[in-house]
Amino acid sequence: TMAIRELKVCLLGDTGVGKSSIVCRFVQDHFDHNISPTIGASFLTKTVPSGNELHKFLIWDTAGQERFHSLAPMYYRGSAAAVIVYDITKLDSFQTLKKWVKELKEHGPEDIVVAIAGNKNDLGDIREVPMKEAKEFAESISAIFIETSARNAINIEELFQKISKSFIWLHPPVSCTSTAPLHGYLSTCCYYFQGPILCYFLICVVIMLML
Ligand SMILES: Nc1nc2c(ncn2[C@@H]2O[C@H](COP(=O)(O)OP(=O)(O)OP(=O)(O)O)[C@@H](O)[C@H]2O)c(=O)[nH]1
Repeated sequence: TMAIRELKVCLLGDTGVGKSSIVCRFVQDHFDHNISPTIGASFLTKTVPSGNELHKFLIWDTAGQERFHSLAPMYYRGSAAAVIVYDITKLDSFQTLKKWVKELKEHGPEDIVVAIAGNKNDLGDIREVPMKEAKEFAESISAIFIETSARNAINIEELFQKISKSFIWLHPPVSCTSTAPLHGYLSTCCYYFQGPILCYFLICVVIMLML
């Protein structure tokens, strides 16, 4: 039996950028051209294997319309990760994304994993946001960056895999911290190598390096 860990994730971003479509593609592998704008927020879950554990994503898809803005803190508070989505064909939506980054920095959880998703990358011919600019912005705030297409199922699973990996990095599994008398990055390394012998070998190497 694999250990299950729950990851609360919220999606933020301008109306119409494709937040609900990304969640729908991820959870149901389905795309709807006539999807309606979200009212308030919606909640979906999906469990996926990650390393030797299972991650159950508890996904809060928020409404992008301005009249719902004041509800957002209810969803990003207590989230392990926030996916901030913009539409690569709408420069305005990239400005909105920057406002979300600022709001999260000021009012969001301190160790929240931030992922920036440039959606609708199937519409490259009418692109308004250069990939390089968005990528550099993401790097400047140490965020995950990926361009997606909910419509063509491009990079949707990868987006959530990247979040899983960052989450493991920040919160190493308990199983590993209990076999090794070390915490943090080293136990995460042990987790990736998945063997107590390698664990102790790594610890020996670290101790030798410190001497
Ligand atoms: N071409 C293309 N269209 C997309 C893509 N993702 C979503 N759309 C379309 O964009 C429109 C808005 O999608 P939604 O998923 O409702 O956007 P949202 O961000 O959830 O909007 P709110 O609920 O108002 O916040 C719909 O017509 C979708 O079909 C994509 O990857 N490519």
